[in-house]
Formats: sequence, C-alpha cells, structure tokens
Amino acid sequence: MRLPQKLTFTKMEGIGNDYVYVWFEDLDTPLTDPAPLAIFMSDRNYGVGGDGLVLIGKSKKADFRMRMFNNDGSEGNMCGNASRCVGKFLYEHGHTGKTNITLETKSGIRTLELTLENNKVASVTVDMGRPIVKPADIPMKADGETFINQEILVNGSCIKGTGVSMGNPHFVVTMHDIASLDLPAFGPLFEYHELFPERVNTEFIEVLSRQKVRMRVWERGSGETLACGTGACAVLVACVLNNYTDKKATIELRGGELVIEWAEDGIVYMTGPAREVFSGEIELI
Ligand SMILES: N[C@@H](CCC[C@H](N)C(=O)O)C(=O)O
Repeated sequence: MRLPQKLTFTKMEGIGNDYVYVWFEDLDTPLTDPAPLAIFMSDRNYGVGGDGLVLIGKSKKADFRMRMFNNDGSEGNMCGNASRCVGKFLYEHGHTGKTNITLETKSGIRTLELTLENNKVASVTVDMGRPIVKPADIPMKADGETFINQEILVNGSCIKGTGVSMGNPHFVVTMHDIASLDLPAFGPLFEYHELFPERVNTEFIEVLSRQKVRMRVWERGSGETLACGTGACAVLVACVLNNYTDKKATIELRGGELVIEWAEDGIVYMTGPAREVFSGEIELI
C-alpha cells in the first residue's frame, strides 16, 4: 500500500514544543519508514514546521497508540508534551468521549487524565511512569546503581550532572546562569558524548526554590526546543535525588510552566496545557 498523495495534519503545541500530528488508523502500515516523513513535515521552510512528527492510531494493548519522531527522523520512546496534545486531539477530534485515556508508547502504557472546561481540554495530567536511575538502563556507560551529581569530562571541562531515564535518556546539569548559555555550541557536546550510547537529552537548570526550577533543554534529535515534558520530569527527579527541591515543583521552561510531582506510588505525574494551532492538508513531495 502506498501513502496518499495528500495528508491531513494538525499542528499542536505543548508550552511551545510543537509537533505535527497525523492520525493513521494502523500505525504500522502503510508507513513502513516514517523517518523521511518526519523530516519533511518538521521542516520549517518546505514542510509544516515543528520539532517533529507524532503519529496517532489504534492500539491492541491500550485505548490508542502514539509514535513520535524528532525532526532528524529519529524515533523517541516517549514525549511528555506530545502525550498531552494527543489527549486533546483524541477528545476534541471525536475519537473518544473518555477523559481517562490509556496510551501505548514505545516506553509502555501511559494514562492521560483530561481536565475539561466548556467541553474543551484545558489541561492534561499524564502518568509518566517510574524514573530509571541505574546508568546501565538509562543507558549511560557508567558503573553503579545511580549517577547523581557526578563529574563527566566535556570538551576538557569537568561538569557535574545527574542521569535519569523517563523512558528516554536525560542528563541534568545545574548552572548559575542558563540564559547566557550558547546551547547550539554546548548541547551537541552532551548529545554525542561517548558516555551516552543512544545519545541524550540534556537539561540545564537553575534551582530557584524548593518548589521552583528554571530549565533550558537540548533535545537529542531536535536541538533546543522551548520545552520538554520528559525533561521536566527528569529535572524534578534529579532535584529530589540531590535534595534541591520537594517532590512536587513547578518547572519553568522557555515556553511555559509544568507542574511535576514524584508521588508516593513512585510514579511521576506531569500536568500542563495543550493547544491546537491549525489543521491542514499537505501535498507530499
Ligand atoms: N519533547 C519531548 C521529548 C522528545 C523525544 C526526545 N527528543 C528523545 O529523542 O528522547 C518531551 O516533551 O518529552
């Protein structure tokens, strides 16, 4: 089966982390290799424009299924901001009337709890699963049970950071002034660092109080984005492990704020908004 000549899409954003969303009933056919489509759709000059592509479809294991691709075509196991947008898309585009939706992702089944205002989705709380801190499972080439505030050598400088996986790998680095950071120069040094065999998403943070942290992110496969939901969860977990914050805090990203809680059941919950920007039809070239 061939892809149709024209695809209907919806552009959505979760605190500025923008993806192109496409509904495919069956996510495995006819799209055997979504990477070129992700690169084309994300292109801000020749495509729709976004940080990547999100495919939504039916699932045999949960209510629905999501696959997400970065703008370089690589597939991410999980995407926090996209999962909130998927909840809004499914409800407002009439795919479900449920406000508690299970979503199959490459990192497991997640639950989306929709909060409605005037029958529109105002915010979504996502069960983001349990954080993984063992370096071998993040994955990170380091021994031991955790990697908390330990030094790594980056371009000749010793930099301390904490490794956390939220279904995808993150490295959290505390700094004094993240605003002046030259991320396009600095980010790739972490993304392609030999310590991370599957590359890494890196969060640069300033701890403002025990309930508030400011962050910027360099995402593997997409570069600097305005926000990263799994990144915000990894930041909260890293801050708790370092005793910088309480187990519930607001994470301030360039595109907006998320409330993250590492609850007593061991699960990390993320709450934030989702917004539809526009829908359209694009001719595939
Ligand atoms: N922006 C996302 C994460 C997207 C995937 C990431 N770049 C990866 O490859 O692991 C989020 O909101 O979590």
